[in-house]
Amino acid sequence: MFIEVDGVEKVFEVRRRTGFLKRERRQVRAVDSISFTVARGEMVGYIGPNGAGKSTTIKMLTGILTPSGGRLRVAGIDPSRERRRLAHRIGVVFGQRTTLWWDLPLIDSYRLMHRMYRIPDGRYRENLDRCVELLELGGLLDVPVRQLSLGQRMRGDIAAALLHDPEVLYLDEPTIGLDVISKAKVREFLRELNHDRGTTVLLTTHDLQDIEQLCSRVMVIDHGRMVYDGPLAGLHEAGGSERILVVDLERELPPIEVGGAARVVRTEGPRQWLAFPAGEPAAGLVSQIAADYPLVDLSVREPDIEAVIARMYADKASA
Ligand SMILES: Nc1ncnc2c1ncn2[C@@H]1O[C@H](COP(=O)(O)OP(=O)(O)OP(=O)(O)O)[C@@H](O)[C@H]1O
Repeated sequence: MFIEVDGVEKVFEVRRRTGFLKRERRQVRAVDSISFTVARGEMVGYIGPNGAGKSTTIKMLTGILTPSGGRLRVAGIDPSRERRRLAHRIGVVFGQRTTLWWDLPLIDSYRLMHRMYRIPDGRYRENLDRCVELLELGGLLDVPVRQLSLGQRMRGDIAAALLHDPEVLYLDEPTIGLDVISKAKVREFLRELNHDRGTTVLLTTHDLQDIEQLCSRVMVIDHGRMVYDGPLAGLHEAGGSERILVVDLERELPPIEVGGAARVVRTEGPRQWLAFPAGEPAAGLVSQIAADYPLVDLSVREPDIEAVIARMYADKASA
């Protein structure tokens, strides 16, 4: 297996002031004995509520943090012991932070990385050309990073993470704050990267659409523990979660009746909200409504991750 995580833990010691001169030591178990493996070429989503332990896991996988217990290997390498050797084989993108030099034109950051990673000239050229083309960076190479829009900067960061041909790419919220078109571009690029180059991808996100469009498998972490590992549809089923189809009709009408599990949960003038099982595709429902009602517009709202996980627990508790 390409990534092997076996009973890995991370405990942080936190000191808290409890009074004048008095301090209390407390342990935070950020990651609590998690185990999983990822095969070469897999694209796996890694999700969970805020503070669940996702970033801590990624930091251990890159060698930035040393586990408090358990065993961890990436491409046969122990990340915290051989961080530098591993750095040549992995790429990391943190959506909320850039690895690019803020005041320099984009191309200068790439040149610096070329030297830092000692990337052979031919390979650097080839990878750069490919990223510039697919991520549409052509007109941006001479622009200082601070002048780029968030979506442009993100594409610039993804290219930077790929110049040295990493076998695995860790992405932490790569679509956060992006508009619909930028999100689509980033997703399309990642899909191609995984398909064409067989790059293994571990994707952390709060956007379930990222997972739906990219990952056949999703792992859910909560309070440092792995609570689900399987297909996204299975997660929806386990939580009985629903998506919402928002339908705009030509005029105000009585609640839409479509049979099956879909039902109207709210109406407001010509707009109606229909809940349907999140594990099912929306296509059948959409075509049925389009055939029977004067449809003007529609959109689908995904359940948020917190809600899906909360339902999972509710189901377990009542089972
Ligand atoms: N350096 C640290 N020192 C002490 N506690 C920490 C440290 N880093 C993380 N934690 C704690 O560990 C827990 C897990 O944090 P982590 O950042 O891994 O969560 P996350 O799932 O990435 O959350 P988010 O989605 O908000 O980024 C949290 O309770 C956090 O406060």
